[in-house]
Amino acid sequence: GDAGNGTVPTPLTNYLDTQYFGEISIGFPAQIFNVVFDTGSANLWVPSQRCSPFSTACFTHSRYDSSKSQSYVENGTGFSIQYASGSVRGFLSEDVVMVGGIPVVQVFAEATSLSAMPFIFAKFDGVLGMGYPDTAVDGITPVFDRIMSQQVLEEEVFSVYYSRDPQRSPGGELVLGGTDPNYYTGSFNYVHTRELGKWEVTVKGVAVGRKTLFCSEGCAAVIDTGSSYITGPASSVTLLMKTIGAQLDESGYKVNCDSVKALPSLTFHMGGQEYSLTQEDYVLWQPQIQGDVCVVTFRALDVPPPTGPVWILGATFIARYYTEFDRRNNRIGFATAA
Ligand SMILES: CC(C)(C)OC(=O)N[C@@H]1CNC[C@H](C(=O)N(Cc2cccc(Cl)c2Cl)C2CC2)C1
Repeated sequence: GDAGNGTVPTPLTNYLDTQYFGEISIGFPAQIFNVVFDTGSANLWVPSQRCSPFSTACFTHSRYDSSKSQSYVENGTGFSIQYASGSVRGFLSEDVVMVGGIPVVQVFAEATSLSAMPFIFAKFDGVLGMGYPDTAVDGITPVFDRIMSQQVLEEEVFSVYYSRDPQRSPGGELVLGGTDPNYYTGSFNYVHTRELGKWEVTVKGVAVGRKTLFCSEGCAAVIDTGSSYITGPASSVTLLMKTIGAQLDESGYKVNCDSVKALPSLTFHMGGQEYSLTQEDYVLWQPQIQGDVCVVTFRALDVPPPTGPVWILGATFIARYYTEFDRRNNRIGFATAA
C-alpha cells in the first residue's frame, strides 16, 4: 500500500541477502523485468530479444522485444558498460518504463551480450541505475531524473529497505518520493555527499571494537545499493580481516562459526555518528553439507583512481541502516532499520 507520500512503494525480493531486486515494466503491453535499483550506476539496461544465442546470461533472463511494444521508439546508438565484475554491450532504445507506478519515457539499453561472469549468477534481469546523471554512460538522463522533472514526487528523494532474513517478506522496499516508517526506527542522521554527482560520502574512521584502524584523516565511501558486500582498499581490508581472525579462501573471507559470537563490531564514523555492524550484520551463516560456513561480508577491492581508492558500503550496510538518498539536498540519511 501507499507509504503515505503519493508513490506506490516497490517491494523487493531478497535473494540470499546478496541480491535485492524489484519489478519494473517496459513498453505497451507491459513487458516485466526484475531489476537491481543500483545507486552505484546511472543507466537502465535489460536483456534484449536480439541477444546473441551464445550469451547464456541473456537466455536465462527475461528479454525486451521492441517488436511487441506499441510505444517503442527506435534509437540504435551503441552502448557498453564496463563493471569491475563484468561487461554489458548492446544498443539504445526508447520506450515507456513504469517504476513505482510512475510512467516515464526512457532511453535505456537493450543488452545483446552480457559477460557470463557475473551475470549467470544474477537472479535479476537487468539494472536500473539510481546514480547521478554524471555517472550515466552515453550521457543518458537517468530514470529518477526523468521522474523528478515530472514534479510528481512530494520530495526529491528515494529510500531503500533491505531485509536481513531471506525468509522475511518483503525482502526489501524502494520508495520514490519519501521514506517508509514501517521499516525504520528513530530519526535520520544525514551525511552530505562528498562531491556533486555521486552517492559518495566521507568516512572519518573505521574501527574494530573501539580501536580506530584507518580513515581517521577521512576517506571516501560509496553507498551502493547494487553491491552485495562491503569492499575497501586491499591493504585495509586485509588488516581488518586479520584483526578479527578471518581466513581468506577462493570464495572470500571466512570465520570459524563457533567463534562468531565473540567477533567485535566494525564501526564506520560518518557525519558525526558511529555506524556499527555487529557480527550478526556482517557474517552470513551458510548451512552446507559439510557443516555451516560463516562468510564475512567484506571484500578487498582496489578501485583504480580517479574513482578509487574508495570503500563501498553495499547491502550488508544498508540492511542494518535504512537509507534515504536525497537529491534535493545532496545528502544521504541513515536510520536504524526495523
Ligand atoms: C563505472 C560504472 C560502470 C558506472 O560502475 C558501475 O556501474 N558499478 C556498479 C555499482 N553497483 C554494483 C554493480 C554490480 O557490481 N553489479 C553486478 C552484481 C552485483 C551483485 C550481485 C550480482 Cl549477481 C551482480 Cl551480477 C550490478 C548489479 C548491479 C556495479
